[in-house]
Formats: sequence, structure tokens, C-alpha cells
Amino acid sequence: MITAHDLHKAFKTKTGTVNAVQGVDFQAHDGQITGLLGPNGAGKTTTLRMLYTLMQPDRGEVRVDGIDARKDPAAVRRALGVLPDARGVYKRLTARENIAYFGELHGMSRAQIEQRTRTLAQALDMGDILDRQTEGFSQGQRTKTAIARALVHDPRNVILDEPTNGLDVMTTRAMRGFLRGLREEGRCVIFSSHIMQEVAALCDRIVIIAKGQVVAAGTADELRAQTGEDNLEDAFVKAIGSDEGLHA
Ligand SMILES: Nc1ncnc2c1ncn2[C@@H]1O[C@H](COP(=O)(O)OP(=O)(O)OP(=O)(O)O)[C@@H](O)[C@H]1O
Repeated sequence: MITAHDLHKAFKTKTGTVNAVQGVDFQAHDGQITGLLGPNGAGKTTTLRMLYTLMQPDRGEVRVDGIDARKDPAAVRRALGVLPDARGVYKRLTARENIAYFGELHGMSRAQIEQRTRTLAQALDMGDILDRQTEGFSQGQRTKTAIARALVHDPRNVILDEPTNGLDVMTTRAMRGFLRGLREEGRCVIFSSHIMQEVAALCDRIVIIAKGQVVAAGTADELRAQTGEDNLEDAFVKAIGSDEGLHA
């Protein structure tokens, strides 16, 4: 389970201060997919970066399985699998070597790494790319490699920044199936997207972020009820006050 409480983050730039995240609060539960939905620049990536300890919040608290990220960031990292916005796949290594390298960093044995790689490569349909050097990989192939690498240590909690960004229809469908599998295994899954249809297709709970704040949260039915709109698209538009993010 992942809890964000009153998160704030501002960036000082040459032209002034950007208040990227201004009091974000939500909970993501085990056995559920929670979608962070919001238009470009809403603060999704900054929120996720604070959840996975890459960035310290200016204010507020992150807890993963009850562990305070400020007090024990290493334990939080062990409990998390993260697909960051910059996929950062090592291009001199094969996909298998990328996965194994992360396994080694987590202190896993060679046998454990081999067994996990087999499971993940099958789930992500990576058979034909596993032993190819990742230089020249397509976006989808890089994303799959980065996801397998993120999950090698079998984390209970999974955070994915725009996992279907740039993927074709078939790969997106396969990715959705994979994320549902993580939910069925009882994991806590959070993913961000700026596309409403993407979130609607997958998520048990939706957290809508606009201008650094949570403007609505709940199941699709709850969001419709909260906004007084019959369809989710209208509910989303009403919650964020514009129609950005309605179309891929
Ligand atoms: N390192 C930084 N320095 C300055 N401003 C930043 C920095 N990181 C993010 N921002 C600003 O903070 C705001 C939120 O950005 P963020 O990347 O979190 O949005 P997002 O919801 O993930 O958007 P997108 O859907 O476009 O990826 C934006 O205005 C962005 O320009």
C-alpha cells in the first residue's frame, strides 16, 4: 500500500518558482490499480518521483507498506518496482543483462535472477528480444525491458510512469493484460497517464490531478456521482476544467 499525504514540491527557476505539486493526498491499495490522471504539466511525474524517493518533498509524507520514505528510503526502494519516465535502459547490454544487473544490485542469487527473468519474459512476451543488445530497441521493447528490470526483485508495490506511452495498439493491450496480472497477484499498482481512456480501461480507482492538486478521486462510478456527469469523459472535463487529455 502506498500513501501520499499533503505532498508539496516547488522548483526554483530563473524566471520564478513553479509550484509543481501543492498538497497531493491519496492512498493506493493492494490488489488494485490506481491511476493518476491529469493533463500535461499537472504534477504526475513529480508526485511519482517523490513516491519512489528520487525527490524529497518540500512538505508532506510518503509511506510504502507503512514505511516512512523520509526515515528509511532504502527499505521503501526495496518494496517498490519503478518504471521511471526516462526508461534508462543500458544500451550496451542485452535485455537479459539489463534485468540481471538490477537483480544483482538487489542482492539476488543467479538462480533467483534466472527464474524471475523467465517468468517476466514470458509475461511480457519478450522471448525474441531477451538476448538482443538493447541498442536500437523500439520504444515498446525498451519499455518492456525497463518493466522487467523494475520487477526482478518481486516487489509488492509497482509504480509506472506512463507505461503505455508510445506503444502501438497490440502492445498496449498486452501491457494492460500484464498490469491486470500484477493486480491479480495482489500487488499495489500505480500508474500515471494523461489519457482518460487509458485510465478508464484499467483502473479500480482514479486520482485526477490538475495544477498540482487532487481535484477528484474515486472509482469511475464515484467520479461520475461527484461531478454529476453521466459519462466519465464529461466527469473528467468537469474535474480538470478543460478537455486536455481526452484524445491520445
Ligand atoms: N526539475 C524541474 N524544474 C523546473 N520545473 C519543473 C521540474 N520538474 C517539473 N517541473 C514543472 O512542474 C510542473 C509539473 O511537471 P510534471 O512533470 O510533474 O507534470 P506531469 O503531470 O507529469 O506532465 P506530463 O503529462 O506532461 O508528463 C510542470 O509545470 C513542469 O514544467
